[in-house]
Amino acid sequence: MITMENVSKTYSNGVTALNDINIHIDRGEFVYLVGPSGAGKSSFIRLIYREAKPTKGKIIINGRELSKIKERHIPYLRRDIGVVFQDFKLLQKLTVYENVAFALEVIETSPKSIKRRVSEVLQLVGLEDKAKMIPSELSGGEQQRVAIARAIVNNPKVVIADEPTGNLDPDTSWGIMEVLEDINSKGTTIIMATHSKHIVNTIKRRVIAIEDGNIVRDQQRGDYGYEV
Ligand SMILES: Nc1ncnc2c1ncn2[C@@H]1O[C@H](COP(=O)(O)OP(=O)(O)OP(=O)(O)O)[C@@H](O)[C@H]1O
Repeated sequence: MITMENVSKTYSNGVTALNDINIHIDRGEFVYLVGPSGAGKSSFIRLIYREAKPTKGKIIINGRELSKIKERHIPYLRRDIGVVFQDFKLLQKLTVYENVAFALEVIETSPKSIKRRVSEVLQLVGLEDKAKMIPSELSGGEQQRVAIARAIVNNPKVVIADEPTGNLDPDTSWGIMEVLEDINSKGTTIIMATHSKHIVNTIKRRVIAIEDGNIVRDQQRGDYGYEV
């Protein structure tokens, strides 16, 4: 489902964030990306949803090579990929319901199916009773659950999460992990960059460790592997 072949990324300032990466991630996998700060995890994620382009190599997602997708078709690619960020990135003036519905409105879904689908995902993340609130009225964990609802509302095949629990306390982080595991159990591939040793060592999944732009470990049911 996601393949990188000899992928390198050097930014315009000359920093090489990724160096000759070769990796394959199958449909339905749950993968942690771990590694020190500045190792290249966010760059890896940005390449997958084409926020950044590789300097060298091929990235193939669902059988399509990203460099061959025309600029105007990028929104179609992004419909297959839900993204969750550490700082939520919600629209502050819109309600919970509107933040989630927005992702469907831009792809011209009918009002009736928007209503049904938004209620469904808000229920999945446990926020059906907060639909009318705005982000500033919610806790950090609740805001992150809205961001997850927004990321999955289109039924994407992949959810990529860049430190989704980075701003949350441990209890709230477990709630977010339950939601991600639930989505994964329904078949969605999850790729999650994290610095949480506790999460990686407790919910054992495939671990890809990146250091200095290189994959230094790729292990099923792996450990976090770093002291924190
Ligand atoms: N837009 C950019 N322009 C130039 N250099 C960048 C850019 N984004 C990242 N870098 C550099 O690329 C390297 C990898 O950064 P990246 O954000 O991918 O690391 P990371 O593993 O996600 O780190 P963290 O855990 O701190 O989020 C770093 O040296 C960083 O300074």
